[in-house]
Amino acid sequence: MDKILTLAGEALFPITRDRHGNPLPVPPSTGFSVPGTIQGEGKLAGMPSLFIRLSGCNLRCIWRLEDGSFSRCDTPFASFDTREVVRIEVGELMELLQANLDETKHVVITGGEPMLQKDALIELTRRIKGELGLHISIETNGTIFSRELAGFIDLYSISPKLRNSDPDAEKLSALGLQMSGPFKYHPEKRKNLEVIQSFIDFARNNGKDFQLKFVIGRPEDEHEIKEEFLGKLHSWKPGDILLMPLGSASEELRKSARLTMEMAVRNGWRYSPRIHIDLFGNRQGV
Ligand SMILES: Nc1nc2[nH]cc(C(=O)O)c2c(=O)[nH]1
Ligand code: SF4
Ligand SMILES: [Mg+2]
Repeated sequence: MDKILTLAGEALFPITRDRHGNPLPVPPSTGFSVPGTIQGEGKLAGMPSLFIRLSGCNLRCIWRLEDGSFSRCDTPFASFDTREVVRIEVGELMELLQANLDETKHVVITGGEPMLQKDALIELTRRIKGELGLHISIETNGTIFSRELAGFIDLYSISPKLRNSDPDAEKLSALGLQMSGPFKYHPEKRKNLEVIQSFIDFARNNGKDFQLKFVIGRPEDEHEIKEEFLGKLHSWKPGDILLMPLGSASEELRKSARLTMEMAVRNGWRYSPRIHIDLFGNRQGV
C-alpha cells in the first residue's frame, strides 16, 4: 500500500483541477485561471512552482520585531495548530500533481517541518523524480536530515532559526499561549549544526544545491549568524547565504527590509524577497 502524507491547508497548491483532470468548483487563492504560483523566496524566487504543504512542526517560532511587536510563524495551521489536516496517499497526490502541472517544472515541499514525514516523502520524491522528472526543493528548518531523502531533492532550502525566534514567557503570555512541550523544547532543538553540515556536505558531494535562509528582525541577528552558525560550518559560499526580512504581512516585512538588505550587502550575502506576501498578502494557498 502507498504511504500516507499528512498535509496542511490546501495541501497541494494552487490547483485548478482534481486528480482526474476535472475543473474544481472554486478558483485557486491566487485568482489565476491556471494552476501554479511562483516561488516567492530564495535562489529560485520567481520560478513557476507547485507547493506541497506538510502538516506538523517540531519548532514553535515567535519573533519580536524591532518595535516590540510580535510575529509568530507565518503558517500556524501547519505548526501551532494542526487540527485540520488532509491525509492523502502518495499515489493520489501524484495524480493530483500530474493533473495540475502544465508547464510547471518545479515542486516545492514545505510545511511545517516536512522532514518529520521523511518515510512518506522518500516514496513521493522518488516517484516525482522517476515518473515526472521535476525539480524538487524542500523548505526545512534544518533540524532533521535523511541521506535517502536528500538524494531525491535538488535544492535544500534550510532556514535555521535564531534566538529571536524563541517563544519566551513574555511572548507566550502576550499571545495568550501556555508554555507546553513544543514551546519548551524550541530553544534547545532549533540549532543543529550537525544536521545543517550534513545537508551542505551531501549537496557538495552529490551535485545538489542548498541555501541557508535566515529570517532577520533585529541588528543582533548578524552577530549570531556569523558566530553561532557560519563560523562553525564549512563548505558554504557567500552566495548560499540569504537574508529574508521578518514578517508574515507586507507592513511587517517593510519594517525589517532595510535592516536586512544592509546586512546582506555588508557581508556579500543575498537578500531574499517574499514575493507571494507582497503580491497576495498573508494568505494560504498562494
Ligand atoms: N509562493 C510561495 N512561495 C513560497 N516560498 C516558501 C513558501 C513557504 O511557505 O514555505 C512559499 C509559499 O507558501 N508560497
Ligand atoms: S520552523 Fe517554520 S513552520 Fe516551524 S514554527 Fe518555525 S516558522 Fe513555523
Ligand atoms: Mg514558511
